[in-house]
Amino acid sequence: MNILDKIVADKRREVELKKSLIPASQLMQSVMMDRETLSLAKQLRKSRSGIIAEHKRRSPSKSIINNSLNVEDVTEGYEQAGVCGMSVLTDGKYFGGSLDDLLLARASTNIPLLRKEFIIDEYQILEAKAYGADVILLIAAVLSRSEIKILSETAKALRLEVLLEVHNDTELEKSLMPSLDMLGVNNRNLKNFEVSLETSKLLASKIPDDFVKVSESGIGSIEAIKELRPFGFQGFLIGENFMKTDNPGLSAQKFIMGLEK
Ligand SMILES: O=C(O)c1ccccc1NCC(=O)[C@H](O)[C@H](O)COP(=O)(O)O
Repeated sequence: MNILDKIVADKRREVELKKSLIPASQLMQSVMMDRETLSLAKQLRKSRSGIIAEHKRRSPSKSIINNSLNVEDVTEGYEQAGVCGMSVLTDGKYFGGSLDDLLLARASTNIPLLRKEFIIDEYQILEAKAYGADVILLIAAVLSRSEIKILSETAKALRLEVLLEVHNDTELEKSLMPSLDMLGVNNRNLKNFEVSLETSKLLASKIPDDFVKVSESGIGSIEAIKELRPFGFQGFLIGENFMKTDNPGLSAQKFIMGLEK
């Protein structure tokens, strides 16, 4: 079993256990259900930098990245840096994240927040809304077309935006539908962790212009963004490059200043 299959198998069990304790009807009662959501897609369209900065403590590919910071400080730092939005990993077992991280990030900022999670069930979308997300991620590698349709339409009904992530032609071709807002190309192969920016460049022209294009993973320099922009990318999701430093907000700020020069 590859790591992605293992993550998803664990996730299915986790979601069923959670459902047995906190029913969906209870999540629906959260005060956050009525919260006006913020649009990441709009921010990316009008931004000069397009940076989506991630809160990421560890990962299956890199083990520990940074375990010594609190999410509130990271969030405030990213906001001050002028990022377009923030991605918060909520998986516990493989990334050391939690829904509490999302909630604390929400309490600390008014920038759009993406719940970065392996979403396989509508229940997780209710959680995303209840804990303050504006955007959810759907990963084409682990979902069928009909699952993408149901999950993205559920998100839209809750006024959440949807970032659909693909890694190859087949995933892209099966996934295109109007209930998506942003199309992300993951430069990392989630089955073997190989990273190449060429993946974004190869898929870019196949993504219709109606979707905001986001390049994800393995972006470690301003030059990389300058290389990707001519292919139509308006969003750049960066995790490790900021989180591996003592002050991710300051790193993001320097990065953005470099881009705006
Ligand atoms: O990052 C991983 O090792 C990973 C492994 C398996 C599934 C997902 C994984 N990452 C999730 C992400 O999408 C990245 O955290 C995100 O794109 C930022 O990537 P990076 O800038 O390379 O930290």
